[in-house]
Amino acid sequence: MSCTFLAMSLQDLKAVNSYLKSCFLIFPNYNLGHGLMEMAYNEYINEYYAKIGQFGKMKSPFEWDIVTRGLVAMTIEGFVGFFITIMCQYNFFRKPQRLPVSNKPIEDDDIDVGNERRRVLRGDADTDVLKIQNLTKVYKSRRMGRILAVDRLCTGVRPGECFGLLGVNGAGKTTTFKMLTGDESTTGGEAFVNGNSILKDLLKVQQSIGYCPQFDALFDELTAREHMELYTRLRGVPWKDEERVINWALDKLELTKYADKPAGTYSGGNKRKLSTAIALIGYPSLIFLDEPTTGMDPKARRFLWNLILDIIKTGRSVVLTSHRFGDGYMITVRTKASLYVKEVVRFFNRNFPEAVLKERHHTKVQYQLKSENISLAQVFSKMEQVVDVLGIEDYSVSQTTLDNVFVNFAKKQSDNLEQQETVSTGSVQSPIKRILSLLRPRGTTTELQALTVEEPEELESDDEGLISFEEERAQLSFNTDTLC
Ligand SMILES: Nc1ncnc2c1ncn2[C@@H]1O[C@H](COP(=O)(O)OP(=O)(O)OP(=O)(O)O)[C@@H](O)[C@H]1O
Repeated sequence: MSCTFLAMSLQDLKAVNSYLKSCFLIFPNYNLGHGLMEMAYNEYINEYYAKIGQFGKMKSPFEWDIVTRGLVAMTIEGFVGFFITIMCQYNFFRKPQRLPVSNKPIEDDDIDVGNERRRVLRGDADTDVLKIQNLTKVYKSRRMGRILAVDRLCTGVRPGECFGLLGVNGAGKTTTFKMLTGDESTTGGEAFVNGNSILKDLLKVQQSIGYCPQFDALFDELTAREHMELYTRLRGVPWKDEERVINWALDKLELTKYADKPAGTYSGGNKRKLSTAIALIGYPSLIFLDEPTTGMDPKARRFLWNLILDIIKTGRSVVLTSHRFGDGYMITVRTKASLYVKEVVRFFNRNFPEAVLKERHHTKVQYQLKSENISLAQVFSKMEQVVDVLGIEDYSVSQTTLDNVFVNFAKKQSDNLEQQETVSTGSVQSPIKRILSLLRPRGTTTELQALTVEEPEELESDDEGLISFEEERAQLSFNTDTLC
């Protein structure tokens, strides 16, 4: 705009000015700025002509050269931009590459994962709310080449089930969600939501799902109520029900107090709550929650788990990823010398008989303890009494997280892999193969059991220098009580 303004004032550059003005018409912000400037200038000149009585020379602001040209250009650009967006949405310019996927069993699958794969491929998961069959995603990147983000994922989620998707960073959890919601194309495989294919009936799929993405997709300037209004309309909630639905969602997520404040001013936890509320709009039968508890305080987390319980009680299903999960503590103790470790183990066996030994290095032991048995204050009180007596260098108490569960599981798996590698030469393993899933309600089990373990009575001193983990078969299971 400055170029055209400067060029306008110089006689020799008039042609350049006119040429630039035509070229810059493709920029909507130029049209807006230039149009406003021309209008103001025209108004000023009109005032002058009015004062000297030359009314015939006055120009309307809507003359072609003043604002109409810019308005027409912006209208055309709006339509063109809209069509380009639609074409991109439907992959008109670049058809996503599809690859055939083998139905053969994957050799190094975990037992549960292998069983689930067979169940899905047999067709036993056909009535599930969500059926994922060999879903595969390969990203192509100029710098990194081909990245296998999701490798032949097979699983089913039944009605009224809360399914946990667990994996290390980069395992492909978010990519899986993105493929299921239609954000990303699939490279291979297929998935069905309520029997509708994500490849053929994406619109129907999108109508049945709610999605809380990993990073809040919120508008800082809009309030929670305005967000709700936007999404109730996008989801086709009838006008007469709109207010009731909005108030229900705000109330359900305890956001009523902040309903009329801009989302940009919310804490991280309240932003996650708002994103979750948006995912609930329209009563979807399947809800994806990608790290819903990030940034939430313990009370809000507990509240969210209760909410998930309410959701699955209504027969709807939830698929979630979360790093925070357990309802216990991890107590890590580091001793001044390895000879004290035995004493620490004795102390735990005597004072915390229900504690589960998770790890033992030569000067470090880690125990998992359920929080319902003991309060945090009692843990600290008991530990403080023996810090000096047991030669404890330092200790920490933290909440059990899904990470702890995963790390234990991954360690167990890597041990198994190492054993297998001695038999067969190493084949490349995709990260998704390490996804731990299958968090299902089972019988009357009431706790999240990362690994079931026979607690050793006493550890021999010749264990020093070794890392010891639980020896029982690794299993992840919970029922709905775990969540609250
Ligand atoms: N747009 C992209 N282009 C190229 N590679 C990608 C793209 N998105 C993800 N990836 C790669 O795909 C793999 C899986 O990523 P994804 O984000 O799905 O993992 P994740 O399990 O959700 O991890 P996190 O918990 O850190 O989000 C990673 O190796 C990542 O680098």
